Amino acid sequence: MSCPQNMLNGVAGSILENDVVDSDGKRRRIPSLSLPPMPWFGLDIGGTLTKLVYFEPTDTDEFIDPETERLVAKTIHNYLVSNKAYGEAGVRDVYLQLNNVNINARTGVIHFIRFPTERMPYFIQLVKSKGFAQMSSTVCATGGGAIKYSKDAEQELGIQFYKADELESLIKGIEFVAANNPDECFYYDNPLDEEKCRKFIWRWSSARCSSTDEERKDEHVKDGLQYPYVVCNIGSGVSVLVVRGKSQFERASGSSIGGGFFAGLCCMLCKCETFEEAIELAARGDNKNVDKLVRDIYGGDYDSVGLPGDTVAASFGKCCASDREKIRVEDLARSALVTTCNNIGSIALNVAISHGIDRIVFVGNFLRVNPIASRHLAHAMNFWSKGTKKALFLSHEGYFGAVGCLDKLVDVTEMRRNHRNGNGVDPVMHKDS
Ligand SMILES: Nc1ncnc2c1ncn2[C@@H]1O[C@H](COP(=O)(O)OP(=O)(O)O)[C@@H](O)[C@H]1O
Ligand SMILES: CC(C)(COP(=O)(O)O)[C@@H](O)C(=O)NCCC(=O)O
Repeated sequence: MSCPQNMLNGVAGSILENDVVDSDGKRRRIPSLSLPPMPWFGLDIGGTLTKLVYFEPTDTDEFIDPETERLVAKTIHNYLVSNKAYGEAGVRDVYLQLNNVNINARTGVIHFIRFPTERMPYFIQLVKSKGFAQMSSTVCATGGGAIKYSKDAEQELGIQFYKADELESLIKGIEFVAANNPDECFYYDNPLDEEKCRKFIWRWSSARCSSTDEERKDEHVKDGLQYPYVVCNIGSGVSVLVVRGKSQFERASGSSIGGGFFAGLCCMLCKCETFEEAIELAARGDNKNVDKLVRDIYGGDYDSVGLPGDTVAASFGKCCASDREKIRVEDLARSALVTTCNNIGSIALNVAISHGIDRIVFVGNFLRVNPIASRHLAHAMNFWSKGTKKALFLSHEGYFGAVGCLDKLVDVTEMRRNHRNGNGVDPVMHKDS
């Protein structure tokens, strides 16, 4: 993926002011004091997966005295960027790589890496053995694990986590990636129709979806993004947020029936070992063998209240029937998926309706390799809102919290510099206490 010029951090003017002519006659830039030294990492240590994003500069040669930075970049490149898999469970999602990104007046590539959070102790030892810790004194980290593992990181690696709030980082990351990658956001037309289902890119800045005039007057475009919107983050659990403007958001709802529930249920009921296996099983299953539908109860539609016959009336409602022996594990996995989506969809839609918002952006790694869930959510939003609400999806699914941390690094550096000069609090120490 390739990005256009950065829209969030357009500080080209200040770079020119800092230009110098080097001894070899080459024009070079002096790095801004408020920029943190490389390497730049963002870390989101979630309930199930840890997401690590690494910004690899490609403009090192433009700067004065690039040697130290180049050495750091090379050491990291040799391990992180030269590989696609790390240890038993670490993966770099190469297809998500963002090229030519401008972040805080630097140009480079963002790499996306994930591993199970239960492997954090192994990760800490790996960072230690590769000597990465010596290169970085402050890492901006988010997610519950930023709190849980901060002592270990400090004791084992001598690294201090600046702990960013996970929901704030999530929104920061969404807005950064959506503004930098024009193809990031998409939606489905005819989501449950195998033949007619189509995926379309959603141009967030220019698009309009159907809404009443009353609701529309509340909409505005800022930094290339349209506000307001709802974010439904489906990670281990679910958080639903209302975003009204830059850094203006509230957590409106949540649920424990999320990605962890689906994966856990499949492990116990279907004896599968991984999330990917659970998704493959679900793809081959039929939830109608497991769930009791409206038509199983009414013999058809329940017209007077607008419930079509194929609506799930009772999730897992057929498991207690005498013929339950014919239910296959694939059907159980599909029912677990549909149950999870129905519950999440209902909560997200309620938030959108009660706040009068049209766009619901679904993110989180539950949607990884899981188009069944995305299409189910897209259908549910459209059907239950009578076409007034739209489900949107983002291709970097679960990585936004980590990207938000990258963006936050500069704020942290600036605050620490001010603190050293006798102004304000040290954000690292302050957050720890
Ligand atoms: N490789 C994977 N391993 C485990 N869970 C996965 C994997 N890929 C997708 N998932 C799903 O993603 C969920 C975690 O999503 P994520 O957004 O990373 O949340 P968290 O921050 O809570 O870890 C899991 O509960 C599971 O449903
Ligand atoms: C506690 C959490 C914010 C943690 O985030 P996660 O690691 O699940 O992405 C999330 O799991 C959540 O919002 N759970 C639902 C809690 C509730 O509202 O019932």
